[in-house]
Amino acid sequence: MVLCGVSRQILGSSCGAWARLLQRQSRGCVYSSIHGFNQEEIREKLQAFPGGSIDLLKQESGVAVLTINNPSRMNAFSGSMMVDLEEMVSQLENWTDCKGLIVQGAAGTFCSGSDLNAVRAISNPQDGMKMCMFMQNALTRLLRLPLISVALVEGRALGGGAELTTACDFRIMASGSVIQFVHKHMGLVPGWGGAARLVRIVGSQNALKLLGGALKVDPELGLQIGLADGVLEVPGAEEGAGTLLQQAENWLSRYTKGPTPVIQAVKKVVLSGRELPLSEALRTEKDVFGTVWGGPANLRALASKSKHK
Ligand SMILES: CCCC(=O)SCCNC(=O)CCNC(=O)[C@H](O)C(C)(C)COP(=O)(O)OP(=O)(O)OC[C@H]1O[C@@H](n2cnc3c(N)ncnc32)[C@H](O)[C@@H]1OP(=O)(O)O
Repeated sequence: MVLCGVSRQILGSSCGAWARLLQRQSRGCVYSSIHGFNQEEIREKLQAFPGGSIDLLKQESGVAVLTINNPSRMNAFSGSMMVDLEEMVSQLENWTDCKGLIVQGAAGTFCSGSDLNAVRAISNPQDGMKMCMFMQNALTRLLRLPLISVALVEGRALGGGAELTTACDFRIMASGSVIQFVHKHMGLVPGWGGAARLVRIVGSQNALKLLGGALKVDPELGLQIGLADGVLEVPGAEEGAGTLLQQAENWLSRYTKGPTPVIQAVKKVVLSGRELPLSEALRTEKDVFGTVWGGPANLRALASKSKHK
């Protein structure tokens, strides 16, 4: 049986509730062998469409940067990049000190979706389903990482690129950027889990408008409907405002500042609240609470008699 990355992590996890949450959901993946999903077979097929890379930088601060890197194709996802993505998610699952993640595109644009050359080559329904299951698994695991993630959208996030933004906890849009679910224009609907996640982010009415109209979401509309959580000004070459990535790190730091176990616990209780029925979410919250109650950060705060004015 193929075990995905999260299952390896939860075997060593000290948090029973968290482990049960992921086990209940097929070990953090949506599809496993019981759904006819054969990870190795699909990886091999995807590797036949090479190009670009997904690069992961783990920083001492506990915040990692994941870069979608295929600039000559506006950062479109080749098959090998899909495999890379799954590997980088495994690395993050095994990084115990992680608190935050920024997902960005290389060279001033986010991602133009799946590589249309690969799409043409695997346009038969069987291969399409396999690619879809592979990407749903990888992006579901990305969203369930016990860290706080943000998609830094500069330039365009189209098709699968728009779907990728919804696999992060937050989205911040640079001035002039666009998120567009162009699937309808391609005779498609989202298949990487983007529709299901979009409904949870902006509600079904807005999701219907964005998908049905293939609407271009600029930062203003993004903020209005709750797809964007912040807007950053692209700094001019002569300005000292810092790079967009530095600005994104500053933006994220208000959520990732603090002890790692506490930040991870915050994500776990929010995720269980989002994904589980209420009574199970409450039991999970109790168990996660037990991991921080009387812990070093809690004892330090009590000893310092902190006030919250
Ligand atoms: C379930 C997943 C569903 C999906 O993701 S389906 C894919 C959805 N995405 C698309 O249809 C994007 C198609 N591309 C475009 O609309 C435009 O290229 C785009 C991104 C607006 C950029 O326009 P421009 O700035 O005018 O630049 P351009 O068109 O000259 O592009 C530069 C080079 O990048 C290539 N490119 C862009 N998006 C690509 C893609 N998705 N797959 C493969 N190659 C892609 C484009 O062909 C061009 O290459 P070249 O310079 O002609 O060799």
